Amino acid sequence: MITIEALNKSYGEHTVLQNIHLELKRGEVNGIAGENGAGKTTLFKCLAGLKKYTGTIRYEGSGLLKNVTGFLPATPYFLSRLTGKEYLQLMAHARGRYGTDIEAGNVFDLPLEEYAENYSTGMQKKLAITGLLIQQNELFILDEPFNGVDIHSNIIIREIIARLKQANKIVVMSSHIFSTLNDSCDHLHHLKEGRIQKTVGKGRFEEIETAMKGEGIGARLDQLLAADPSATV
Ligand SMILES: Nc1ncnc2c1ncn2[C@@H]1O[C@H](COP(=O)(O)OP(=O)(O)OP(=O)(O)O)[C@@H](O)[C@H]1O
Repeated sequence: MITIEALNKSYGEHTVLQNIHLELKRGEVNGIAGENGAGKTTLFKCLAGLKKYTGTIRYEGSGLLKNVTGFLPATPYFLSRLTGKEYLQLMAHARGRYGTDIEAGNVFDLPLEEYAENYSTGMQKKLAITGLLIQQNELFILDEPFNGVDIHSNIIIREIIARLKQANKIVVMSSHIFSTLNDSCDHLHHLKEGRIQKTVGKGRFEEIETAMKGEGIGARLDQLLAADPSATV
């Protein structure tokens, strides 16, 4: 289990995360829902050890959390002139897994001899996910895993998340698409202005969806789109 207690994060004067408490258990998928700028990515970066923060992140497992953490950024980045195969080898070697069968791990059938920087957006996401699987991490942080992937890959990623859960891994993910959160998550946390506003279990996710819809721009949009008969083009 991972326990996050009283986590705070600021960029200068700007407080981005305030007093975050979360329990991430093995075999469970936790979803974080929130508007643009709510702090989801910042929370993930703190959890992945990529950002400094105040508060505590405790991991009840062997070794350091950072050595068993796989972080899928919303937009994966690849060094230039690195083939897909070399990237996966690099990821495996980073965990000391030198004998990894890269071809066998190529679950998305990616063109591994091509440069990763030339892959399409969806292919880059698939390559990054493959890298995390090859590493055999314990914690999977998936920031917008479905963004930019086609329908077939969407199904595969959903299956991967389900399999990670079965394999007793700890999974935390974000998505702006409620149906994917519904399919994949056991718990959903509503992050708003850097605070967890509400946490609900499976079957009650629509409570958060409704709350987020209520924050929409409906009235202002109505005003903006209201026809002005005196206006001329
Ligand atoms: N490196 C940084 N320096 C300063 N401010 C930052 C930095 N990174 C993020 N922020 C600010 O922190 C806040 C939260 O950003 P974050 O990227 O965590 O939001 P998010 O919920 O992931 O948004 P989105 O859904 O758009 O990806 C925003 O106001 C953003 O401008």
